[in-house]
Amino acid sequence: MSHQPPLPPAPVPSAAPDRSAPPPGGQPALSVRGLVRVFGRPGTPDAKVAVDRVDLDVPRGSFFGLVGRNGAGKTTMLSMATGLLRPTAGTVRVAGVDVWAEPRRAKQLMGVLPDGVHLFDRLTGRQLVTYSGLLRGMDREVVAERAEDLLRAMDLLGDAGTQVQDYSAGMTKKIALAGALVHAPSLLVLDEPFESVDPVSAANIRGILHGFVAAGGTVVVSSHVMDLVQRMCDHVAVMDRGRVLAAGTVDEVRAGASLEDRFVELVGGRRETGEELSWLRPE
Ligand SMILES: Nc1ncnc2c1ncn2[C@@H]1O[C@H](COP(=O)(O)OP(=O)(O)OP(=O)(O)O)[C@@H](O)[C@H]1O
Repeated sequence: MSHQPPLPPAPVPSAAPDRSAPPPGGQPALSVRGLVRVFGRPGTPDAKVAVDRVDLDVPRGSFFGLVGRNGAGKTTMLSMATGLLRPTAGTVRVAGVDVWAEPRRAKQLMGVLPDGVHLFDRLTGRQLVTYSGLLRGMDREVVAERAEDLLRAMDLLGDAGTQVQDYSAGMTKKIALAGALVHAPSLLVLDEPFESVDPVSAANIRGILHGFVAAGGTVVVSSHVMDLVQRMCDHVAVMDRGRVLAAGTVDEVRAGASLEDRFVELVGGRRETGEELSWLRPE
């Protein structure tokens, strides 16, 4: 019999916090550093810098609006932040977890409503929400209960057995949102969640999102509707031409003006006359 040196004692799990790790509450819900996305071959005339060295922190527990003109880079940035589009450069962390180094762990923390959602639209609404939960490894019974709750909250119970391909644009948005919520993520990233959604459903969704934030969750929404962002969000970032021009609390960014006026001031590009469309007159 050989004599082996005694093994060191197994580490005893301790309730004491690990002081070498940053406190869980201290990490931003979403943190972006030096994020770049170039479409087309860099250095060629068709290269397009859609996101240009963006740094941004989304505080935990905030309701964060991302605003910008058409083509400002919002969707491209959110796609990279949620692991859907590979950055040309830069890092993205969700609660400290590197989205591109540990995608599975990061995606478990996130619920995502992408722009122009491509859903499995041959499924019914109920199947789609169920499938989203099962894909996340959730228990079948829990998924079934939550699917009913979400269908009710989105006012889709009556259409739960209809295939998603037969849904209207607003219904599709709502079912996709239900799918993003089913695993109770801690961060929700929603690209234009209110587009095509009727006012009653929009108010219901806002209620759900406010409840989610009140319970400690974080929401990031992109929108063109300044008034909505001013009323709904507590933080905002203004993007233009791939850069973040201003970010902070809504009150900091709007600096006493309305968010819309401040946005136009930051971004510019307002045309005063419309003279170039002088032919556009009714007969
Ligand atoms: N796949 C792609 N290939 C080439 N260029 C792209 C691609 N996707 C986006 N772009 C370009 O990147 C820029 C940013 O687009 P993006 O969709 O991120 O803007 P956005 O702020 O979300 O706009 P909108 O408010 O109109 O949705 C635009 O100039 C767009 O033409």
